[in-house]
Amino acid sequence: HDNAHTCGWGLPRNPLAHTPGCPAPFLDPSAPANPAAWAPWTHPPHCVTTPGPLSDSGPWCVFTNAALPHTIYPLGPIPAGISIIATPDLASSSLFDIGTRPLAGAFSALPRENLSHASPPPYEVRPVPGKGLGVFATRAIPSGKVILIDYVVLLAAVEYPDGMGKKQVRELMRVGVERLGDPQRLRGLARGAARNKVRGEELSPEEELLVTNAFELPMGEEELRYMGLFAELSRINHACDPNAHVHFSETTMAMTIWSAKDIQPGEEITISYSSIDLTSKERKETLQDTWGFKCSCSLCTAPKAVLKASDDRRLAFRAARDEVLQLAQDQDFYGAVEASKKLFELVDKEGLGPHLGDLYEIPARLHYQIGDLKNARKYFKRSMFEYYGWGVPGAKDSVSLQNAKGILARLDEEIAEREKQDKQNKKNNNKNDNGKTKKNKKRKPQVYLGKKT
Ligand SMILES: C[S@@+](CC[C@H](N)C(=O)[O-])C[C@H]1O[C@@H](n2cnc3c(N)ncnc32)[C@H](O)[C@@H]1O
Repeated sequence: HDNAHTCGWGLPRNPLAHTPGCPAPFLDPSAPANPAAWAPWTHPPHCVTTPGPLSDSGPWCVFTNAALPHTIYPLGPIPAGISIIATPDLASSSLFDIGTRPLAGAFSALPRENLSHASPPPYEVRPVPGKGLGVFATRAIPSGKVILIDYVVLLAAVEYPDGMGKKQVRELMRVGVERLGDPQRLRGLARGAARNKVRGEELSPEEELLVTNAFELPMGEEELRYMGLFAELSRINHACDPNAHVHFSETTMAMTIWSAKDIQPGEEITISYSSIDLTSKERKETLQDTWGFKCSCSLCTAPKAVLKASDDRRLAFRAARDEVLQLAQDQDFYGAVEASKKLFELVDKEGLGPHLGDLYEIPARLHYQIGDLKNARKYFKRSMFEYYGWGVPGAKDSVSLQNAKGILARLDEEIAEREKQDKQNKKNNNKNDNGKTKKNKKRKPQVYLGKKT
């Protein structure tokens, strides 16, 4: 078959990343019905037909690779698999080049201590009053340690076309879960929340599973929204003042969870399902609307005065952040540095620091602008630590990391150069007969660091 030759069917690599002009083999009726033609998927894509007209992007299908290993401590690598609900175009983008997805081994390069493979595990799952199950520390976990790395098992593009009905959405979800390594275990995750109605509607078991557990993940250049289901971290409850932080890496399709505070043995490990800077009212609405539960975390159940103090700090934080950015935009860098001091006081008071890794680049750049290289360096180091925490640096994540590394290297050079100059100036001054010290010329930074994009 000509197409089989030119279009690369049967090769044990991603045939969906096909040569232009070649049909995706499974959509071509003449394509051979053999597993090699579906690679890297272990099942033929299951597509639904819709009554209404669809966009040019093609039908919606579920693509499954049920053999993809998934490392869940303490089970080790198990074939959990991955199902992706998308159009062939989306599924064949390099984003889903799952054949090259680095697995847990790659995480050994993390500068954070990685407890996700520790023996015995640093956590256990047990019931928690009013919340179903929860995850509890089995030993002390100091701040900044990786607790768990969990790979996505079901990814569903959120923007289904208008022509697609509930029936088809449910069919794709059902097949996607059914074909995975352990569908029973996954369906069991839905029960924990004891919830089967959203806006008065009955939900299918898979819809319930996603409503109670899926994270929204903007992915790809266009930041298209996906729902992502994770088997292991789905037992971690939400807290508005969490002791752990989550970050999703597109490169690895893994969620990394690290301790944002020192966690005591027996303490529940919690993450935030909503943005960290929301006020209690805003959080309540988000949790109710998108997750469908009423939050009973320690902050939400705290005395009114405590909750109000927290709200005030979060509002003040938002105002301070806006002020810093405005001053920086107006090129008032000294003013912005002053304002950023206030900002970070608030961040520390509310314990938000570990959740706001990107933020540290702001004072780093501001201090650079006013020629305070040492403080610029301090903040860049901090922001780099946060970037590293994101998991395996690669593809998109690594851009921020590489930038920060480059800037740090230049800062080191400049600091060394300045010290050399200072020494030289001192020598020259000592040579001055009357001992009067000449004022050094005001230094200007040599490197323009550019705006954060
Ligand atoms: C991702 S699951 C977490 C694990 C779940 N508790 C279980 O038993 O499987 C999310 C569900 O847990 C419950 N939950 C999580 N955090 C909560 C909180 N702060 N307050 C009340 N319920 C919570 C809600 O029912 C929510 O829909």
